[in-house]
Amino acid sequence: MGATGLPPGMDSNLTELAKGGCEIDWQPYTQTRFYTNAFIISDDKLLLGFKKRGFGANLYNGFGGKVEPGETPAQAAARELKEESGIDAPLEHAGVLIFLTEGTEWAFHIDVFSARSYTGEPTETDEMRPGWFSLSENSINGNDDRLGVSSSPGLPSIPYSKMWADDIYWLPHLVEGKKFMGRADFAKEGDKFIMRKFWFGAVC
Ligand SMILES: Nc1nc2c([nH]c(=O)n2[C@H]2C[C@H](O)[C@@H](COP(=O)(O)OP(=O)(O)OP(=O)(O)O)O2)c(=O)[nH]1
Repeated sequence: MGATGLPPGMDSNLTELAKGGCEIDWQPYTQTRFYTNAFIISDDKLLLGFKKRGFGANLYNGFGGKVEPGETPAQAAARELKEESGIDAPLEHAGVLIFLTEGTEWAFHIDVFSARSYTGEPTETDEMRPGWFSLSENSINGNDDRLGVSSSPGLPSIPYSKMWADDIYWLPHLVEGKKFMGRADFAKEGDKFIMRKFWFGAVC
């Protein structure tokens, strides 16, 4: 990979995983706001929440929100996971997503976390409806050597068409236990967000 197309501020040691929208410039921004997002993996299942209201409504996502003053991102991630899904988990840092929307002067800096175990029972809240998705058909290389080994054959596969458009580029990497960093710039058309430019890299 050359450094061409690398978003400003990204570590040049990253190994490119995916990029798009190369003909478009990165949106400038002057401020950063800190958010979290947490994904729970249990055996060959991934826990996602269907966002019932607010920003990203009607999309499936991990559990997260704003980092409050005085909190570390890890503390915020644990709090948001508990508030939105009812569970606790030994979260580990998995990656960083810089996310911009057209017309907004600031960037979301999202610290993404994952855990391979949890305690409690995922429970629907005002904001999120949790549900399990099968990872068995979702191998990062498109290998189907994991097909047929699902302990949860009745579960749907990851609903990428109902998730933020960038997730398909980094979530398989997270599932494999690898770290990532990247950026996605979105435009707004009506009430829809359209991804215009993105770059994701693996942290070596
Ligand atoms: N998977 C994924 N998540 C994203 C993207 N962009 C983006 O903001 N998010 C996440 C980060 C946060 O977890 C969530 C936005 O936070 P939120 O809307 O739930 O937070 P909020 O302002 O309601 O704050 P809070 O009340 O929950 O603290 O969406 C994206 O492109 N992919």
